[in-house]
Amino acid sequence: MPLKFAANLSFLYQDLPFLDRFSAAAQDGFTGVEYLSPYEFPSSEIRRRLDDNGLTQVLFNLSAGDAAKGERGLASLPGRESDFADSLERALEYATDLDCKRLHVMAGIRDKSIDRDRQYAVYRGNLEIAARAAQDAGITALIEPINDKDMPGYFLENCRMAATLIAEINNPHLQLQFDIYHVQRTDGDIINQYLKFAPIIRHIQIANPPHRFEPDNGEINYPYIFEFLDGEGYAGWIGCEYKPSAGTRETLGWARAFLSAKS
Ligand SMILES: O=C(O)C(=O)[C@H](O)CO
Ligand SMILES: [Mg+2]
Repeated sequence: MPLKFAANLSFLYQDLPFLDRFSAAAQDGFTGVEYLSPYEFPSSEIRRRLDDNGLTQVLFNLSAGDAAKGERGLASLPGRESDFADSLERALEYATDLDCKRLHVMAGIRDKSIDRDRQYAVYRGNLEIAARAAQDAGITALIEPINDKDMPGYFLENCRMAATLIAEINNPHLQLQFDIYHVQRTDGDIINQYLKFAPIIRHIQIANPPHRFEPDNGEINYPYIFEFLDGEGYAGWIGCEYKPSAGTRETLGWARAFLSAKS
């Protein structure tokens, strides 16, 4: 099965207004899109852009909280359980309207004023709720470890910790989002990490360190990784969550073998 790539519209096509990024992605041959947040727009408006351009809505995030105050997700924050529940409910409404099958649940930052075990218990409790709600909606909630150089103190530190939580919660509607950029910056050893966690990986994202640029601009040998994922029969989506080093279209040389551009 050919690898499927989704354009991350929070990272790509940033020279365009958000709602115009859908047609740009379709024009370049993407058949799926993902982004961090749909909530600034009515779901009907986004739905129209998806339909007009024949795009699948692959993934988006629950609200990360107040980014200006440094919040990077609510799921592990003690005392914020009702905010988390509200963000989950809102995300599920958008997921239904957009026919989106995956939601990324962001953990939040370690709160050093409390015991780590207590924060872990809050996180686990909220993930149990998210998994059950995802199950009822027929979708999958995902958790993604984020490297602590880009996001210092992010509570979900690595794939080992994610796998432990997923095993403890033991609901198939909670799985792993494997962002190769973060894996490289956290543990490296990408291929072995993939093999170890493949049974729980339901979404992949890509970017190339050190600058988080496009796949053919950095330290990771992505042609090798793509061939490997293809050989492994990876059938999920691969989200292009990179910062283009130039205009988005100019940085899609690596994708010519995978995307059928319309012009
Ligand atoms: O930063 C990432 O890699 C993500 O996937 C999050 O959704 C946003 O921080
Ligand atoms: Mg990511």
